[in-house]
Amino acid sequence: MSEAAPLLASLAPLLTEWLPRQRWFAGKGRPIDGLTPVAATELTPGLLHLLVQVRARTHQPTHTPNDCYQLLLGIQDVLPPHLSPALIGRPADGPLRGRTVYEGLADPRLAALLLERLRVPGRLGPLRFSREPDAEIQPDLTPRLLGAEQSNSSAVYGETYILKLFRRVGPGTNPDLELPRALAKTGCTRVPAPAAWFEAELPGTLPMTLGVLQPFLAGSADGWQLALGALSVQADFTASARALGHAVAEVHRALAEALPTTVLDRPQLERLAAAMTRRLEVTAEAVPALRPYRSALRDAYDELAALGRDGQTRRAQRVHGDLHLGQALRTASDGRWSLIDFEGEPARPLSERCRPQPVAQDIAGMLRSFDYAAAVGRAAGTDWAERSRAAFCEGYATVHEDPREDPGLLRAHETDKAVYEVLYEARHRPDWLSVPMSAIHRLAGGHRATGVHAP
Ligand SMILES: Nc1ncnc2c1ncn2[C@@H]1O[C@H](COP(=O)(O)OP(=O)(O)O)[C@@H](O)[C@H]1O
Ligand SMILES: O=P(O)(O)O[C@H]1O[C@H](CO)[C@@H](O[C@H]2O[C@H](CO)[C@@H](O)[C@H](O)[C@H]2O)[C@H](O)[C@H]1O
Repeated sequence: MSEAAPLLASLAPLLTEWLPRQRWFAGKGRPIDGLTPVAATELTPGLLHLLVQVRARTHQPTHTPNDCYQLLLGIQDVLPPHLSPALIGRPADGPLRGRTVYEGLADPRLAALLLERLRVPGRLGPLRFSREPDAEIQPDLTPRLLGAEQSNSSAVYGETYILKLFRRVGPGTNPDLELPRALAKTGCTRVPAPAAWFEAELPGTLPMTLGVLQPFLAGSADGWQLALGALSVQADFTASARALGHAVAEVHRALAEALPTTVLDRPQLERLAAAMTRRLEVTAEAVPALRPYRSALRDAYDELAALGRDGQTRRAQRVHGDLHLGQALRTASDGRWSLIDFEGEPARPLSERCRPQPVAQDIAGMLRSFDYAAAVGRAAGTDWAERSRAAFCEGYATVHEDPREDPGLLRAHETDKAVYEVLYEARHRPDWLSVPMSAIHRLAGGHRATGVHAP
């Protein structure tokens, strides 16, 4: 790291100021205490790939204080005006003194060079570039950076491919590479299959997934946009929700085929309930509005633990892990639903995200999403969400077991998801905190999770 140290020292003041303003930076609201270089690689002259460990000052509950981030920095003497929104700054000293440093992915020329690098398998310093042998990646596709509010950053190439660059990275294969690859091998076509990816191979740790290139579903719209569109004209969404439930169940079936499954018995159900309870406690510490509901919400987790004590077991398998309407894309041409973004909840440690879970975790995520859409689309108080949720479960039940037949499990997962959302909104979109809080209110009142009644 000796050569990276002076480079990072010269960039540190700029990055310390710039990082907390990025949507994908997990440690918002906390001053950065220091940056440590992990690796620096010149991808091409004027494009620097950096892995940096960020030390943040306070102890936020759901992520480690020493997160490692991936940065792609463009370096030029003078930044052309069209790139000025991407400016990070001009180092005052060190090897980059007087040069202009900017967000590299925003520069189509540099983004194009990155695609070129991905087309050819091989190594560059600690970086390894890989490709599915039968994937044909055309050259010279015009890139554009997605402007979406994202946990990571993505560039679309000629409406043909999308490259997702993971921002907060760590040792081990990211499930957003692992699961889509495993699904592709089963022949499941509900998830775009990775065509190429790159990793960092650093001494003494597992390879870190840094980016994945996959087919871009051109002309698709995500479920969140579609649901809000339907709500804006007071249209029913049950046909779409039913088809989505069917698609999710197909993906679950393929995941269970492709990757190990397990059975949760008493200790494991108790451990799952304990983990949910911990998350509730930690979130209540961080978000005072949650505190009055603590004991009522714990009932749902106690009920989950009681299943194990009654001698019951539940199946667990790899799941999506952060399923919501925004992770489902429907193509206009054939109305087919696909699922994306298998990374799991960004705040959870990788080991936890890769652990088999009851499929109820994903189902609860999607059910919560209908509730969100109804709240944001001003349909709270109507039966829009309830009907959509019921239709989703019906569609799911055409392939897999009906999730409504296990109301205790579903309620625990929906409660856990709503608690996660409380922390997510408090941290990222405080104006939206009331959305999960109204679900918390409902769930704490003892209503069943789906709003559709168990048989
Ligand atoms: N294969 C794809 N085809 C079309 N659009 C996609 C595809 N993958 C992702 N997107 C778009 O990019 C956005 C961000 O992708 P996602 O994987 O959810 O990233 P993040 O983890 O940063 O949220 C999605 O909301 C979707 O609009
Ligand atoms: O960025 P990711 O897609 O990984 O997911 C995070 O951000 C989501 C918001 O963009 C957040 O989802 C929550 O808000 C959605 C509406 O914007 C709603 O449909 C979801 O049901 C709700 O959970 C997600 O939780 C978070 O991990």
